[in-house]
Amino acid sequence: MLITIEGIDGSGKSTLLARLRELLADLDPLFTREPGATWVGESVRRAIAERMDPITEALLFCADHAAHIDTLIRPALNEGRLIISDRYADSRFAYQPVVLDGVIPDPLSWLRRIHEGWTIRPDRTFLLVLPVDDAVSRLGPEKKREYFENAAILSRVQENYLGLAAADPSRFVIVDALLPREEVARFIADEIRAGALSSRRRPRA
Ligand SMILES: Nc1ncnc2c1ncn2[C@@H]1O[C@H](COP(=O)(O)OP(=O)(O)OP(=O)(O)O)[C@@H](O)[C@H]1O
Ligand SMILES: Cc1cn([C@H]2C[C@H](O)[C@@H](COP(=O)(O)O)O2)c(=O)[nH]c1=O
Repeated sequence: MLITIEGIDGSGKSTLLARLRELLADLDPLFTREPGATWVGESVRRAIAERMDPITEALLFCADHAAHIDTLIRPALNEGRLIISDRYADSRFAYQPVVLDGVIPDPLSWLRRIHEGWTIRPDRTFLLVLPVDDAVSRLGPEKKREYFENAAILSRVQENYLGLAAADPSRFVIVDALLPREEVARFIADEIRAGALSSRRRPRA
């Protein structure tokens, strides 16, 4: 079963993932992330830091996703494991249309076409949602942030996320990221556990 965790920067994903490691340890999940699970992810970080052109950056994110699927996601699914990924394809569909706005026509359709035929759809996606100002104040001083991490960009990214969730309500679960850390983690852990138990009883479609 493939679970993904999504949300704007500062929504609490890393904090949540650290607690899920403890709460779900008995299920032996594979915890993974994008970017960063493969060496391609290092190139992505470099592209972000150097502010490379947005098309190069988008294609590197896609390459990282392909390598992630090939080296970790597909093998783990074939072994029947529970996988929990900190960011996945929806990050591309939420962030890159903002970055590519004005660079190419209809960036979301372009990104969807690039993913077609090889990406693996998550079974469930938890989207952490909070007011952008709260996320930005959680992120700390501006000079230490990546360029995505400002209120104007993150507002548009969050709007895109909410659009993705509205279009696919059977997959997305919207979670109030302003709730206390422990409440967020326990709610999501319980949902994942329930899903993992029921998926053991039926074969993957
Ligand atoms: N539910 C919460 N309530 C209050 N503060 C929180 C909550 N969850 C996380 N935080 C705090 O917010 C800050 C950002 O959290 P975290 O690093 O987990 O976010 P993130 O989504 O992983 O961000 P990024 O995508 O930039 O890595 C941290 O200081 C963390 O302690
Ligand atoms: C996967 C992915 C990520 N991004 C952005 C989102 C964040 O600002 C950074 C990743 O950093 P994190 O704090 O470690 O989550 O990259 C993106 O724009 N597109 C993507 O596909």
